[in-house]
Amino acid sequence: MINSVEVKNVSKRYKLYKKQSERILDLLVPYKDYGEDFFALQNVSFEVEQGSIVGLVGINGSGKSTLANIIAGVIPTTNGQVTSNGNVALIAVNAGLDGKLSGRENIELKLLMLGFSQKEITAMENEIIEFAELEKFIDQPVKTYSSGMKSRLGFSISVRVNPDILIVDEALSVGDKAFSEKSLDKMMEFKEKGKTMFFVSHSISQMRRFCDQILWLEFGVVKEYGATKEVLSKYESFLEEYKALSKTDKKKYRTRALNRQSKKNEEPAVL
Ligand SMILES: Nc1ncnc2c1ncn2[C@@H]1O[C@H](COP(=O)(O)OP(=O)(O)OP(=O)(O)O)[C@@H](O)[C@H]1O
Repeated sequence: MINSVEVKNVSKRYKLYKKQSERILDLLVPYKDYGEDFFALQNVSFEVEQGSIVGLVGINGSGKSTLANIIAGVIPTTNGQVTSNGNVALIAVNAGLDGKLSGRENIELKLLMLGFSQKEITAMENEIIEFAELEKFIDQPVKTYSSGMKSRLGFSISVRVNPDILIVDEALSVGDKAFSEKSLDKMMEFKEKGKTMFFVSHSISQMRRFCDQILWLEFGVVKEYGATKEVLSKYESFLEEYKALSKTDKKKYRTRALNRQSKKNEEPAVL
């Protein structure tokens, strides 16, 4: 079986600054490191076979969206590499949409950027608008859309473009039930066509219904990767235990994990 995506030792570091002066010093003083290094992902490695559907799970802040954005090539890695066999489309609220432009202009721009001809764009446009159920709002600026409307537009453009690898990041959870059913049907169609998909959602039932494998991230590291049934049952047990913790114990748990993700640098000199 061919691998569709290979993620090798991927880490993503963000810089956290307490004050604006730290940020400026970090830019101006090349030989000194200011601020705090925060690793949203640490040494993440896994492989996905063509046609697999991988669900990304993990509690808030565990790095699911960061990983989705890295696989889609929207943000760079700090270390490690991602190899994708085919073109990748990311569907997330706001992903790749320009708020100043109307829904229609966004469709046209995106298709133009992907190299479609004007004739092809005209043919695809109506189908996209119909699937997105945006009707009379299609000529309004996207910044006036609700998050559900934006995700419907993003989803409709991406599925019509027919990518080899599709990443859906929570986009379905903000839409209404009817649209999310329609989108799941569309994703099933993609699954039958043998496309590779990543699915980021807090809905365990959608994951169970849809995914072949689950990648469980825990504060930036891979906790488990394997068949949906096994990993989800472990994840559900973890969630139950986690939810049962007192507020103080939850905070302790998160603080311990966040400390593992951070590397504090020297305090900036007082100017
Ligand atoms: N641009 C950024 N600068 C600094 N930290 C960031 C940045 N983007 C994300 N992070 C941090 O990286 C960690 C992972 O964030 P991410 O959004 O990937 O998590 P998630 O699992 O998708 O969370 P959620 O389930 O809440 O959407 C979080 O602690 C977040 O605060």
